[in-house]
Amino acid sequence: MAQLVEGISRTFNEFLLLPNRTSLECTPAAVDLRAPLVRHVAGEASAIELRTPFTSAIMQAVSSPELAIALAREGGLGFLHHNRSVEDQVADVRAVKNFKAGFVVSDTNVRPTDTLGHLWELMERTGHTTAAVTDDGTASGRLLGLVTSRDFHPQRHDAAALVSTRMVPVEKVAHSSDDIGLSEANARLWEERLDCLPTVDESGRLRHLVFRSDYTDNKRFPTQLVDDGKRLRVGAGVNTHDYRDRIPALVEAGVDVLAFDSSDGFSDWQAEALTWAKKHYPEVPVGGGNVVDGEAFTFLADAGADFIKVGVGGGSICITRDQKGIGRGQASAVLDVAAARDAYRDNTGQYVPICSDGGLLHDYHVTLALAMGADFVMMGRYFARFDQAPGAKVPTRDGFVKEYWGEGSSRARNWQRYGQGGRGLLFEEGVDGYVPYAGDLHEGLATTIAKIKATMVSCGAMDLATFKATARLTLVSEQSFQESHATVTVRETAGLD
Ligand SMILES: NC(=O)C1=CN([C@@H]2O[C@H](COP(=O)(O)OP(=O)(O)OC[C@H]3O[C@@H](n4cnc5c(N)ncnc54)[C@H](O)[C@@H]3O)[C@@H](O)[C@H]2O)C=CC1
Ligand SMILES: O=c1[nH]c(=O)c2[nH+]cn([C@@H]3O[C@H](COP(=O)(O)O)[C@@H](O)[C@H]3O)c2[nH]1
Ligand SMILES: [K+]
Repeated sequence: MAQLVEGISRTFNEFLLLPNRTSLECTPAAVDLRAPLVRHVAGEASAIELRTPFTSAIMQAVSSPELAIALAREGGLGFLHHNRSVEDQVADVRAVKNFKAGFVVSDTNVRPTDTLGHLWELMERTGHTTAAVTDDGTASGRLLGLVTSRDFHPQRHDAAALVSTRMVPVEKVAHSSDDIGLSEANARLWEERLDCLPTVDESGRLRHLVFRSDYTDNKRFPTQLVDDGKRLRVGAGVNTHDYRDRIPALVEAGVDVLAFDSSDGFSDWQAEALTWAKKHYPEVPVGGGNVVDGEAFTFLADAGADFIKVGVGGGSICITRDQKGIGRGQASAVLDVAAARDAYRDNTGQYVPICSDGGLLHDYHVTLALAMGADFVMMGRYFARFDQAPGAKVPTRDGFVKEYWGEGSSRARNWQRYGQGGRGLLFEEGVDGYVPYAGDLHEGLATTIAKIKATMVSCGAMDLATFKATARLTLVSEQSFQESHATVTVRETAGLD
């Protein structure tokens, strides 16, 4: 007979935190949001520690290299999606690993034989007034010179004249080898009164441009998540179909962490794939999931998973529960899996971090997930709203929205799911829609972090391990849930101004 699991399937909206005693030292500035990312000996540090407990969803509408760079600069980690060719995913891993703060890959490039008219058009398109002149007109061609808006003007110079007539040749352009550090490059920019310092490799091919205007950039990001070579860290999603081809290429490109991405990780496919990955690449951490209960957690931990994602059907674009009738309220899932993680730690001495994935609709949901035992969170909708996410920004009557669609929607054309038994996709498990545009990731995340820290202060915790260990949660009734919201007519909607 079917077994009835004890307890009700509950979600974050049903809980609140009780304040604990706050000591005088416990202030937002003293709160540390460091979180373990991968399996480690209990009581020791994780080989990779997030500086802030956020990861971006393994989704086309979320995790572009631009978003992964912005998130790693905030101390979190982006997971580049895998619903495309190995080559395309590898190129995105390289784009993040090659990112050097203050070192820009030139987007305005011409050949000496191009016309000034073409150069002017290009500058108008990119909005940049410094162009690199290279032998092949690309950002990695041999550097032959620089040409800026100071060197020509469309009303003074013939549009048909060649770039070579106005460019400053490389012999007269101050430049450097690419192993120069940012502070050294900045020193040269100021001492030699330069606006731009190009860097080149041993054979004279262009690598980067360093601009004086980016001088303060690095100081804005004190909690960047970097590897031993000071390169930003990046994760990549993989699947249980083509991992034998995909993983070697991603590792070769320098990926820091992998995660098997599936709506249902409690499968022999995933155990087999984890075993293969740990056998061939023991040094590369690999996560598994998704699961919603302790039994599935232990199954994947035993198979070698270095972290485990929790969440089936709770995502904002999810319709898995409607379509397949599987899933579990995200709060119940996190609480159950966190208990299994702690039991696993007590039995084996190994700490396997867990990630709450999907369904975090408010900033306080993130805080609740962390209090309930998640080591870190993964978010799709949240990040899809920012400038750095790949979805198009669309104007509406009430402001801007950004496109956001599920990996199980028709739009995602997820080839993993085309084995449902017929031709094409027989049913969808995700929707295609819009989320309110939220501007720049750095500013949005700063607000979320401020709220999490304020709650931790109220709960008397200065780090996440203490927060988990001491948090007191209460269930809210429907009536008390209503009490949580403002019960006056708020000024903007009163119609008095
Ligand atoms: N977290 C969630 O609640 C949900 C997430 N999604 C997302 O949708 C995307 C697709 O997820 P899934 O459909 O679960 O993909 P999946 O690849 O894990 O599973 C698709 C189907 O392929 C089978 N399968 C797996 N490996 C196989 C192999 N090597 N050979 C033959 N068959 C194999 C599975 O049993 C399943 O029937 C992912 O990005 C996932 O994150 C979709 C629905 C819900
Ligand atoms: O049922 C689903 N159908 C889909 O098409 C789909 N695409 C992504 N995901 C999962 O949702 C997570 C992101 O959720 P949020 O937008 O709520 O942060 C992601 O991290 C995934 O776990 C899906 N779930
Ligand atoms: K299963």
